[in-house]
Amino acid sequence: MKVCKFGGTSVASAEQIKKVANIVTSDSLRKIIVVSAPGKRFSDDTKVTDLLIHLAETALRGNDTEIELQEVVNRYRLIAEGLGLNEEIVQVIEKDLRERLAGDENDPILFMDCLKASGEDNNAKLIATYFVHVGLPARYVCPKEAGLLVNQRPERVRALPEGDERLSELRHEPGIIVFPGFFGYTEDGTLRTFNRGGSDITGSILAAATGAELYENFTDVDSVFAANPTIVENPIAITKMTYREMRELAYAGFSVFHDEALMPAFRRSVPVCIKNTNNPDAPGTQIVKERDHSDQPVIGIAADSGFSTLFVDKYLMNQEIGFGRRLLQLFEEEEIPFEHTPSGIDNLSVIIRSEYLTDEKEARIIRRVKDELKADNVHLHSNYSMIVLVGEGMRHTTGLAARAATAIARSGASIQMINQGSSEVSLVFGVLKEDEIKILKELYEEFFQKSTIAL
Ligand SMILES: Nc1ncnc2c1ncn2[C@@H]1O[C@H](COP(=O)(O)OP(=O)(O)O)[C@@H](O)[C@H]1O
Ligand SMILES: N[C@@H](CC(=O)OP(=O)(O)O)C(=O)O
Repeated sequence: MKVCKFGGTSVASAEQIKKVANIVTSDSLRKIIVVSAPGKRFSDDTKVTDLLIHLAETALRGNDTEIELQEVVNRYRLIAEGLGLNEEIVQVIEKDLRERLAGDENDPILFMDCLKASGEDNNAKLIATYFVHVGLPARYVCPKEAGLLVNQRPERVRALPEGDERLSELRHEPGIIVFPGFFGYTEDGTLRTFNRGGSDITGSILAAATGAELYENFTDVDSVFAANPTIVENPIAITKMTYREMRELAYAGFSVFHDEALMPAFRRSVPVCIKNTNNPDAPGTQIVKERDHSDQPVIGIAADSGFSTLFVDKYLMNQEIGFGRRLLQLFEEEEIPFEHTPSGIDNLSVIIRSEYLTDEKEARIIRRVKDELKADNVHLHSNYSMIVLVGEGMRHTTGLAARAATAIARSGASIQMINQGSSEVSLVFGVLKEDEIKILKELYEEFFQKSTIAL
């Protein structure tokens, strides 16, 4: 039995959903079908999830929502018409959206979650209706009915293993199950969504809980490439990689697969395959436990922007017991997670994602580090990017960091931070945002275009 997830681009239009039905029909093992909300049909199109966020924000501001509501309904209407379905399903969707809009606004986060989740929920209902229309024995299954359990607020949303036993029963259900991605329910029945891109996580949870033989993740590219194809021209395809490699690359900027989606599949040893809905016969990328990395120590290079660094300098910091804990506690109190903490004898930097900072928090952190930790020097810099080289064989290959540093020097940029050692499979360079693309291109050339002679 296989679990298949179809991403936003795969279910963005009637034409795409017809391809999905063909893919499902062509392999009787494809039993659990996880779907996203309709995504982009062309590059400057708007995803339904973004339309829903706008709709929820309009409602929360107390403004009239009719125009925003109709924009969402019309996206589904267009799809339903293209699939030859009657107006009934569109009416079901419109009624559902109106009910959600009439819901409790007291907790704006939960109100927003409820509207965001409707993107996948209504698309799953629509796709199940279409499958039945073309003769497939399919039914929509609600994550609440199936038992996809998530934790309570205020913590970050994650699936609870307590839900696995009930979810495993999906395996024995007759026919095809169409399951909405992106959200689950707490024990007391409250809906919560995963982070953006989180339908990948739903697919992985179901694949793990049901003991699927394969988790197929269908998207709009033939495979995962060694670098982002929108930045590097014609990057090479990765045919096989390990869970750890994909996790590191996804975290560092390979948006093709969600970094939190690796763990459930990894824990139950379910192999993952990334495939193209527009070219399903292409072999795709396999994600497995181990690969032979003897001739290819670096498998991919990812880059992501939006980082800030707090630099703290204090004479004899290395001898001050508890300094690091107290510094990180400040971040905990401000509810800011940290990404890296490179250090020297008398200094420590804390690298965080800038999205967690506000002007107010920034000023408060700097003041508290000066006043409470008696630091000699404190400053915060924004506009950093992290470029990450990933590969299982990197640890055991000499001269790799030197090659990377030389390539970065060749690009004319300077390195702000290096982090190697903590992770066995990655080497992280902190650079200025303005240098990100040229460095990525230079590193790609060094590790993938100079052929493998130098490896
Ligand atoms: N290294 C990479 N390999 C493949 N695709 C990548 C990579 N880095 C970024 N991407 C982007 O990820 C996109 C697919 O992810 P996404 O848009 O989330 O798809 P979906 O709609 O299927 O969820 C690709 O179109 C590609 O532009
Ligand atoms: N629709 C949600 C969840 C998701 O996984 O979407 P996609 O498959 O289009 O990345 C989002 O846009 O975040």
